Amino acid sequence: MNDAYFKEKAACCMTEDKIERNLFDEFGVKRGLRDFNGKGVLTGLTNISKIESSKVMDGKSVPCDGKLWFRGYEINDLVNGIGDRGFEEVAYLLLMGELPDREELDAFCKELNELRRLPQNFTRDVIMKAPGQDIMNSMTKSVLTLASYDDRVSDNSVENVLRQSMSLISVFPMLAVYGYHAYNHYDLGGSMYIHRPDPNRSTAENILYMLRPDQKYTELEARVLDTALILHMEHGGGNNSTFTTRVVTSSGSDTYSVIAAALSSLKGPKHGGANIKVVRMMNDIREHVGDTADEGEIRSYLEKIVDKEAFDRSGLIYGMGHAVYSLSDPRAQIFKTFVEKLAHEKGREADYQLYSAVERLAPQIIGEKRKIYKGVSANVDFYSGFVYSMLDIPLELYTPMFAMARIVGWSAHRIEELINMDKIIRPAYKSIMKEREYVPMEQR
Ligand SMILES: CC(=O)SCCNC(=O)CCNC(=O)[C@H](O)C(C)(C)COP(=O)(O)OP(=O)(O)OC[C@H]1O[C@@H](n2cnc3c(N)ncnc32)[C@H](O)[C@@H]1OP(=O)(O)O
Ligand SMILES: O=C([O-])CC(=O)C(=O)O
Repeated sequence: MNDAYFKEKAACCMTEDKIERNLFDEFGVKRGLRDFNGKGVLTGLTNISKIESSKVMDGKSVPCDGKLWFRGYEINDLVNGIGDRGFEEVAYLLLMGELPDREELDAFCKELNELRRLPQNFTRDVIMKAPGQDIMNSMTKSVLTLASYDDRVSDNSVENVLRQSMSLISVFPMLAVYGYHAYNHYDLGGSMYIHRPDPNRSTAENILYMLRPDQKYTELEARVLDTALILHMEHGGGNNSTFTTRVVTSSGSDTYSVIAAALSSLKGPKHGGANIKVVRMMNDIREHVGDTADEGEIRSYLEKIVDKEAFDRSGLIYGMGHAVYSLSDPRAQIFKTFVEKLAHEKGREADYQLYSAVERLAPQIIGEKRKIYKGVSANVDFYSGFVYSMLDIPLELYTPMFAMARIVGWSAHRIEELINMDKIIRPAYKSIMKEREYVPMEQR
């Protein structure tokens, strides 16, 4: 590979592809499909969830604490109200639109358990082939390969898409956990163990059961994981991976291709991939800040991160900020309520103090150094990685955990798109290109 070639040609791309910022304003282009104050361009209607981040007072929109509803039910009420199969209960709600009664929940769990199996030798022939640290890529590969085992792959009837969706929801924990075990064995030299899921356990329990060598977990651990999954399940039609789901669905593509595209979107560090980044950033802070109890030292280091002088030099404090929320993300608030308790039980109080300090300081620093219209606060991913680390879940599985939950939201949105929209999503790009006469090779 000739590095110099790519360096030189990248410089060409930088020059040829550069579009002056002022042109976006001149042509009224909403960068990131967002207004100048960060509000998303209205692109659809949905009945699946609702997000509130501002209120109208005296005719003016003012930021407020974030609120989230799934199918009409507030997230706090769901988290507090659900039983020991919370993931299944909320998945049913999101997919079917109503809370299940006991009989409906039992039948739903039975279906999920029956669907929780992979084709023969799939683990050996697909998941263990070319394993790698990026489990999201491994899952995407597996999802696309599963398409070739489905006789009705391209049948986009609601009935068939629901079957395909429930099947993928069921096997996602296996694709992720086995993908990790393959990586742990082949790349990290660890022992290989593939535990089959137990049909009598919930999704959250099965994740821990398949992941741990001794298959053991406590009730509290399963409950915490179940709650974490619910918090990640759904977030409107506009988030990057759900919008991707909508866009690819609108072209008439099949369920496997749509979910592969959604996974590819989710893994980005500005979206679901942020949970891995948060934990890496916290480790980096611990490494570089002499006294992590000294807020002054933490502040200076966070300033360096925002100034692109430290950590991954992206200028981002991961786990902070949100495209919609301003003052608070209700899911981060819920996480925080049990993070403190869990940290105390696991002897991780010092880590908890550091997280709390970053949560307090980061919005001030980002506010000082960036143009913030709506305010910045901790998002769902700020505490999630910390929670997973306390459950001894390996770092490589943090974004896959998000995917195991969000696939429910993607599926609900895919079905809503199929039922209501028969128009391909196709926004416009204003061309600023100049036409040119073709120049024959000898004259260039
Ligand atoms: C599940 C989820 O997807 S939740 C989000 C997970 N992502 C992260 O935690 C990554 C860190 N956060 C971010 O990158 C952003 O806050 C996003 C992508 C989530 C939202 O981005 P936006 O909607 O553009 O945020 P917003 O409009 O509030 O940003 C305003 C300014 O603040 C900056 N800003 C926002 N969040 C941060 C942050 N965490 N660190 C540093 N600067 C930030 C933006 O870069 C922007 O500055 P600019 O105009 O100079 O480019
Ligand atoms: O809504 C967004 O932009 C990001 C997202 O998916 C979430 O917060 O869960």
